[in-house]
Amino acid sequence: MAIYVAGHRGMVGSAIVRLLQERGREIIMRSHSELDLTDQYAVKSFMQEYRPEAVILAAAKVGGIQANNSFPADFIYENLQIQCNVIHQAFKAGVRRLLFLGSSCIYPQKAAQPMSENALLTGTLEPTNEPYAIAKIAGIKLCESYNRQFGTDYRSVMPTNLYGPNDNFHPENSHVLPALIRRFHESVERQSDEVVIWGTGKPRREFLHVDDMADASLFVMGLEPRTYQAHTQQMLSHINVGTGADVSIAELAHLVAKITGYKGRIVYDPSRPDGTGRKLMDVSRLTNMGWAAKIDLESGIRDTYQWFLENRFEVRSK
Ligand SMILES: NC(=O)C1=CN([C@@H]2O[C@H](COP(=O)(O)OP(=O)(O)OC[C@H]3O[C@@H](n4cnc5c(N)ncnc54)[C@H](OP(=O)(O)O)[C@@H]3O)[C@@H](O)[C@H]2O)C=CC1
Ligand SMILES: C[C@H]1O[C@H](OP(=O)(O)OP(=O)(O)OC[C@H]2O[C@@H](n3cnc4c(=O)[nH]c(N)nc43)[C@H](O)[C@@H]2O)[C@@H](O)[C@@H](O)C1=O
Repeated sequence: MAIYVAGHRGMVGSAIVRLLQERGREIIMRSHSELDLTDQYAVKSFMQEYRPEAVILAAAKVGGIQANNSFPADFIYENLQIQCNVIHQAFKAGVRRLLFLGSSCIYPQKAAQPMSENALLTGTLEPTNEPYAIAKIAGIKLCESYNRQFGTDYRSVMPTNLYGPNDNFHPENSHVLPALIRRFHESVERQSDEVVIWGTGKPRREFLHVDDMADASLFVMGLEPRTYQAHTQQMLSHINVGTGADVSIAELAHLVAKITGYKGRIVYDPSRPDGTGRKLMDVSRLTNMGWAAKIDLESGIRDTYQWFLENRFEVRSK
């Protein structure tokens, strides 16, 4: 069974590829420069030529709060385009199984915590990432609609905030964890005695290591030994993936300071946006199916920091 992993050079795609390779699966991969997924005709001819058995859609325009806020048109346009092309052309090529990666930002800004799958479309979205969230909601609905109309098995996972090897370490456009790892590390190197954290430090986030995310993806898709096979109509929608625990950004900053050996002051810049106050996933649906995260936050950050040190001069930063 040949599986096409879209976005195999990204943080999540590369983790999924590592796991599939360990399991001896045949994988089809195309880099962004080889296949631009916003190009409908290129995606069509690729799908028609290779007709994969299954597709994992881990390619997307991705970034942190600042990137989302600065480039809203790119985030909505590119993500809608990639999703429409990959999902529709996969269907046209006879692909029966597909996994779409959404995000916890699909839930309303003021959703009850922890956020269950049923909170979708019950309120207004967080403004800093609304365009990206709308694209992700459209992706879920595309999968659901093809399932309803054509009987496909297109599933969607909603990951919480992710981190790990192959993350983007850009100082402005990345997510908080790679940004802090880099900022604290460089402060230690420069012997600086002050690190600035965006916002108030009060927002709370849930962080999942990308190796756990890859494992959950194959579990939900039914591509791993503890295979999930119960194909009810309800499960052919979206499912949350997370750890079920969160920390404040201030607590996270102190943890990264400890791991990188930084001993100076930590200050906050409230002129930068906080974004959503809290985003904690209700992961009971996935837990009841038999999956749970294995990597705790401190070990996960230590592992990522080690990877950063070993790959410092080649890390992605855009
Ligand atoms: N990181 C996180 O915290 C979270 C991520 N997710 C979701 O998980 C998925 C994977 O994210 P992540 O691995 O972090 O993101 P990355 O940015 O690390 O990887 C995305 C990949 O998609 C590729 N890509 C982007 N645009 C195109 C295009 N037009 N054609 C072909 N390839 C393209 C990128 O290639 P290139 O770099 O060459 O452009 C890159 O390899 C996404 O759907 C994201 O929304 C969900 C929740 C949290
Ligand atoms: C995954 C998720 O990612 C984004 O949403 P977000 O959860 O707000 O992600 P973030 O990692 O950028 O920020 C988390 C918190 O951390 C604070 N923060 C402090 N200092 C830095 C800092 O240096 N960089 C960043 N990026 N944030 C910082 C920041 O102010 C915020 O309060 C969306 O793109 C959304 O679409 C999405 O899906």
